[in-house]
Amino acid sequence: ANFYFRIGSYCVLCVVFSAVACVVCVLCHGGRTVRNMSIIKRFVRIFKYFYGIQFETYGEEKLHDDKPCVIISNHQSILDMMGLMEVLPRNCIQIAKRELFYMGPVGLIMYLGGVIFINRKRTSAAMSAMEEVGNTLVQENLKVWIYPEGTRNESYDLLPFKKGAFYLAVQAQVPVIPVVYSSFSSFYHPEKKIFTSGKIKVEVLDPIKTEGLTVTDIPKLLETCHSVMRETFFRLSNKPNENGTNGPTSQPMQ
Ligand SMILES: CCCCCC/C=C/CCCCCCCCCC(=O)SCCNC(=O)CCNC(=O)[C@H](O)C(C)(C)COP(=O)(O)OP(=O)(O)OC[C@H]1O[C@@H](n2cnc3c(N)ncnc32)[C@H](O)[C@@H]1OP(=O)(O)O
Ligand SMILES: CCCCCCCC/C=C\CCCCCCCC(=O)OC[C@@H](O)COP(=O)(O)O
Repeated sequence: ANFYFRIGSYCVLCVVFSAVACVVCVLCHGGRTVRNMSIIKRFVRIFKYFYGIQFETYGEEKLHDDKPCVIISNHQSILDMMGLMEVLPRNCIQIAKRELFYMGPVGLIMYLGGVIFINRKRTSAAMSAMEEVGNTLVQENLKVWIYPEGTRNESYDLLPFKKGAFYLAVQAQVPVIPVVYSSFSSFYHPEKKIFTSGKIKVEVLDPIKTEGLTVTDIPKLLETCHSVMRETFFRLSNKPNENGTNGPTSQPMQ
């Protein structure tokens, strides 16, 4: 019962906070702009206190370079929104599945924040939407946050990556910055109806340059990102990987 109450309250908070945030965003900025993300961020960062979720971030300063880039991160559940807002840099929009747009105030606030909605079932439409982002990324000095797994994944591993984030980065010739969240499975497990309090480690990895890369380099770029993120995921989640090592590399943020 506690699981359903906590998940239910999370959704209710999303709806209520979205509705309030929509009013604040329209009053402050008048309409759809990435600047609304800083307002949304303030609202969403309150959620962690309701659920006793703590974040331990490493390397967050790597996201503060005021330059365009593609940020990719692993995606475990709707709780990821808290982790996203914990480290979201300025001028950063997200790519989201179109279904979220139809979720009442949640969809509206995402629209107001500049979120790009894609239809995962229509690859060509999704690709052209992302291509459009690639065309404006540099002149609008935008960052874009993409979940390359393309869906929530509660397995104790990373799914294979979709290619769209890498096409976008190579097209815009901007760096890819991987962000890895440790596994939620110690405190959040839908099958076992577990949703208690817990700590999430977040590590921002070094930017991976794409200058000079072309479409033919995308499989290798994808593989490089996938393996470094997978190794980090195992390390942050204390899951012994192939050579059994674990433990964070950089110092926690002060
Ligand atoms: C105030 C309180 C509010 C509280 C609530 C509201 C809060 C709001 C705040 C904001 C919160 C936002 C949170 C957002 C979270 C949303 C999470 C999601 O919705 S995740 C799901 C959506 N995201 C994605 O799917 C992104 C990853 N997917 C991709 O990038 C895919 O590549 C694609 C969707 C572009 C295409 O899909 P698909 O065909 O399945 O994938 P591929 O295998 O990658 O590609 C197939 C072939 O097409 C080629 N390809 C891919 N992209 C391109 C391209 N751009 N140009 C040319 N060709 C491309 C690719 O090479 C493949 O070809 P192949 O021959 O097989 O190699
Ligand atoms: C007054 C009208 C109310 C309308 C109903 C709104 C009810 C839904 C409320 C909140 C839902 C939580 C959405 C929070 C946004 C989190 C974004 C997210 O992380 O979702 C991604 C996830 O989905 C991916 O879906 P798939 O696993 O790919 O599939």
